[in-house]
Order: sequence, then C-alpha cells, then structure tokens
Amino acid sequence: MVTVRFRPLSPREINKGDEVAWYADGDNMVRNEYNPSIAYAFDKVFGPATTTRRVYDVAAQHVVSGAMEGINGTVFAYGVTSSGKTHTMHGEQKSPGIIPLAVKDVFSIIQDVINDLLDPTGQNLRIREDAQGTYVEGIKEEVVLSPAHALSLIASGEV
Ligand SMILES: Nc1ncnc2c1ncn2[C@@H]1O[C@H](COP(=O)(O)OP(=O)(O)OP(=O)(O)O)[C@@H](O)[C@H]1O
Repeated sequence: MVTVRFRPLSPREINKGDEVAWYADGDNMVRNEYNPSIAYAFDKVFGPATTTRRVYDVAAQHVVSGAMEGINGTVFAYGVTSSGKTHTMHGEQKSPGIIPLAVKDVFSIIQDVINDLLDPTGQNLRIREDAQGTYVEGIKEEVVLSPAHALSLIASGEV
C-alpha cells in the first residue's frame, strides 16, 4: 500500500509566501495546483488536516496485526527533507507517531487474556517460549482423527 500524507504549510513557509503546489484531490489523487492535468494516483492520499492516528489506522495497523499473525511487513516513510517523516513515524507526546502507536498495539494484542475453549478451567493462560517455539502454557491439546472429529471439537469450543 502506498499512501501520501500532506503536511500543512509551516508558519515560516506562510511568512515567506510559499504556496501549495500539490494538493489532495479526493482520497486517491494528488493534483498539481498550476497544471491540473498533472495528477498521480495512490492507494490513499491524506490531506493536511489528517491526524497521525488516522494515517496509522489506514496505512499501518493492518501491517502490525499481520505481523502478529506471522506475516512479515514493513512500514517506512519516504520524502524530501522537512516533509514530515519524523513527525509521522516518531511523532511527539501529544501526537505520537506510527512507531509508538504500533508498539502500543502489539502489546494490547499480546495482553489479551487467553482462555482455553476446550477446557473451561483453563483461564488466563500464559504465552511462553522455549527452544521448540512459542506455546500456551497448560492449554488442552487434542489429536484429531478425522474432519468430523476436528469440526466437533471446534463446535464444543464455541459453547
Ligand atoms: N502533519 C503535520 N502537521 C503539523 N506539523 C507537521 C506535520 N508534519 C510535519 N510537521 C512539522 O514539519 C516540520 C518538519 O517535519 P519532520 O521533521 O517530521 O520532517 P522530516 O521529513 O523528518 O525531515 P528530515 O528529513 O529533514 O529529517 C517539523 O517541525 C514537524 O513538526
């Protein structure tokens, strides 16, 4: 997914009389102010009023949740100097960037309570790691012998 984020003109740029040369035309287009026939399409274009939270939700959250399910992913910012890469990725206390938002998200996923659906006494189980890999401590495991057996176990877990 390739997105574009416009930042607002800074007070210094406004004082200098700088003008906006490219603008967000709808959700997917970047258009030239001086020659409107020049336009480029992207998966998503964020205008200057967009919050970093919104950029995260649209452009990064699915990469983070995918990573938690084992799908490799990368989020990176690319742009000229002062275009807003640090503001977007790192942010500040009052407007945290994609990196702190992702870290928080990962921990909120990890801190979900795990209850064993096959054994009602298995509540709030812990995720552990050993040389064999990651496992849930104390979880009930069943060997399935047929598709019907697997489906009946899934059904019993849904009760
Ligand atoms: N969306 C935004 N809203 C308000 N201010 C912004 C926004 N994006 C960037 N800024 C401000 O614009 C200035 C430049 O942004 P930033 O430092 O993030 O750019 P950069 O791409 O990381 O630059 P460099 O490549 O030089 O490190 C900063 O003062 C930043 O706070």
